[in-house]
Amino acid sequence: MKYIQAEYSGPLNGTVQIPGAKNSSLALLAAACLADDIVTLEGIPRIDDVRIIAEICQDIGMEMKMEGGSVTIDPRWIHTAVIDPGKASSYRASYYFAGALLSKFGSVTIGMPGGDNFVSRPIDQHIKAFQALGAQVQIFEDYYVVVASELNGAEIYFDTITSGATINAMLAAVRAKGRTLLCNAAVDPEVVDTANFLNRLGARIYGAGTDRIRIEGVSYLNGGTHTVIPDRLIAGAFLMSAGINGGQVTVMDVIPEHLGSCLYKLQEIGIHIETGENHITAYGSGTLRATRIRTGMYPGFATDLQQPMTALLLQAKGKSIVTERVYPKRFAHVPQLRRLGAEIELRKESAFIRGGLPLQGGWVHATDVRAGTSLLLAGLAAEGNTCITGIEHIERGYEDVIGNFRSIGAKLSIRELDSQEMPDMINLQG
Ligand SMILES: CC(=O)N[C@H]1[C@@H](OP(=O)(O)OP(=O)(O)OC[C@H]2O[C@@H](n3ccc(=O)[nH]c3=O)[C@H](O)[C@@H]2O)O[C@H](CO)[C@@H](O)[C@@H]1O
Ligand SMILES: C=C(OP(=O)(O)O)C(=O)O
Repeated sequence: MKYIQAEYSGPLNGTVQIPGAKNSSLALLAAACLADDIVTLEGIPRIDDVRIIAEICQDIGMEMKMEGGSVTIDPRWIHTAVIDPGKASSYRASYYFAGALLSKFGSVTIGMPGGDNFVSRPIDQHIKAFQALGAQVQIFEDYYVVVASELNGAEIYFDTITSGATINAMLAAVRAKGRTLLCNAAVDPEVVDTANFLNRLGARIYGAGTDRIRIEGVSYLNGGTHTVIPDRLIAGAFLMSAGINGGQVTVMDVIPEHLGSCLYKLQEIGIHIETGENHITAYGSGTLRATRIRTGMYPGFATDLQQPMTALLLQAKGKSIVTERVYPKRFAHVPQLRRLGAEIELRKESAFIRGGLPLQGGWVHATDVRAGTSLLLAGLAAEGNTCITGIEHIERGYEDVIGNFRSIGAKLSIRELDSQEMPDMINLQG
């Protein structure tokens, strides 16, 4: 089994090119099913979730070729809308194939979504949207079936703001008859990116980026080319890394507006930020102030940045409070950080952090992709070696996390566990 070894690294300095966004890419790759001709997507990251999508595409007859960051997809020969449940369940956003294949073929059989486990990740709003458009949904133990003899536009009110269900409803409605209105829609950049892509193919989606999206159904979508937006979550984590031991980190090829709330909070804790048209530089002075963070849906502070931010706040003297409003149980990184000496108390949906204490390396386990980033950042600040297992979770979201962090001076390496140093894995993951 492989693990990452992190060592105290001192100030990080340098520039990182930010890849295309995982969460947008997963939506765009499924959305490509909807086209009636060849589609090219630029900037898709080479991550494990994308590799699973490539397998699903092959299984259903959708030809997908990856060359560098360019992915060419031919959706004209899809011969089945039945997706292997194991593959669908090995990442979260497989639910986008449900919306897209339903829209194009009127039926889909697919495994339950997997991905990071935050105790509760319902898909009731996805189902509500499919049903409103005229589909029947049957749920079985590890898969679900969605069928519609015809999809008709409808007015859909989301009971909670969800980026996944907003995108999925858009995918399902794009070829439905008539007009669909999505109310209380998510305004995330990934929603806008998916709408822009579909509109480029000839869809008629209006208002993406506001909480009211109107979709006029079309019966044909062309092929076309689209470039995925940069990954704001990876960019945010690298900017935070400048604060870990002081340092100066520039993220290139980003859309600074996508990082608004993150930049405000970094400045609040004492990290100086300079923003250009497509890059941001963070300057850490080595001294951070404690703060209070509440996560929220975009444009609020992203839940995906909560975990790396928790690690950063361990370096801020005093008491910080992090409240998780999107996934109240997204704190699996906390017991792991405690193994390194962090003093964090969990009460309901909040973490109370006593920052400014020294961290000591040790064995920790990454339970999900951003928990991995959190542990990695903490490991760079801890004395001695921090050994992080669960790399497979990190690789779901990062193309070359080690290479990127090393390029700015982080002392990281990938190692193979030998039986003598094997930690008690059961206790580690608990
Ligand atoms: C693959 C992908 O894009 N993953 C992202 C996506 O996840 P995901 O698509 O799962 O998250 P959503 O935006 O849908 O979830 C937002 C909130 O809505 C709730 N909800 C969601 C759907 C539903 O049917 N019912 C419901 O109650 C969720 O429990 C959560 O509290 O957005 C999250 C919130 O920004 C991010 O952390 C994930 O990285
Ligand atoms: C939660 C995440 O991923 P997923 O929704 O794919 O599990 C994430 O990217 O932080």
